Amino acid sequence: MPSPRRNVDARPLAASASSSSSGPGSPAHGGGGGGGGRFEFQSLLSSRAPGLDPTCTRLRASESPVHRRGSFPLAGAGPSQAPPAPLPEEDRMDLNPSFLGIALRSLLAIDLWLSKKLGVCAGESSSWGSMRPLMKLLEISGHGIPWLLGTLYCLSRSDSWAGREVLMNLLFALLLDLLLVALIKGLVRRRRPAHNQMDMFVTLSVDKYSFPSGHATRAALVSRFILNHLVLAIPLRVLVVLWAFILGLSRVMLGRHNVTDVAFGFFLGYTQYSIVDYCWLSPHNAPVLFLLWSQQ
Ligand SMILES: CC(C)=CCC/C(C)=C/CC/C(C)=C/COP(=O)(O)O
Repeated sequence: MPSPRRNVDARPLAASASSSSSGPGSPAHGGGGGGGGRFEFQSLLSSRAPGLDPTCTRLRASESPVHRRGSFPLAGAGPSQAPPAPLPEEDRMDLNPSFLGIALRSLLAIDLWLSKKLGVCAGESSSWGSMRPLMKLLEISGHGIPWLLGTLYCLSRSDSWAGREVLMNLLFALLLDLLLVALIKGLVRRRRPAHNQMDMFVTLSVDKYSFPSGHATRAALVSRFILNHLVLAIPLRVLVVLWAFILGLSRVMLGRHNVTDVAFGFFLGYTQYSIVDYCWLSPHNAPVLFLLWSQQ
């Protein structure tokens, strides 16, 4: 509890400041006038300490006769000068960033540098600008709309229960992916790289953000899904993996994403498949869904 004398009546304190230069409000402690910056810092700190009123601290300095005379014995405060108050814990943490903080900042700097270097198709005038139409074709191959419409179309044409089951789960996977990516983009709100041209085919409002890459999540999810549920010859399996990898790379080359957006996107898509596999929908655990579909 602050004492009334400390907070209300400044004069006795001013008087004591003139007789001793070691009080927290005295110019010797932080200086007024020219040393005002340090004094303000000190008063900000004391405002965090319970029981100390920053208004009172300022009052004491301006009331001090030493202050009025314009004499600021900063260095020559003498042996009686009290050592500066220790910083509060949270300030000490700000001044000494953790190892993790430094590592993250370094990773971010490398990410930005590498992404800018790899963004060779970011514009028509970029060094690989002529490849841009091909990259945009790849972009459409991993877009949500063709995948959703394609799955719905195949579902409507499917005449086997096994086929329907797989397609129903692919639809569930695609919707889950859209939801999770939108959620994370909305939470993280990382801006797309500055060199990106926002000329993408149909986007949602969260697609102004770049973390994680929705194309990378879809590429990883869909390719893992296909490899696990379609019987394909080895060359085709290789092609599926290559498509996912090149699609991810093309996001950085087009300037749409930073490398970490795509790397996390791959990780998320891969994990999403595990979720879908775990919650696999079948006529046994979701009979209503399958019955409803078969009646259409
Ligand atoms: C059912 C529903 C909400 C469909 C929306 C489909 C749609 C417009 C998806 C957006 C796909 C897109 C442009 C993602 C952005 O990918 P990035 O790799 O640039 O993050």
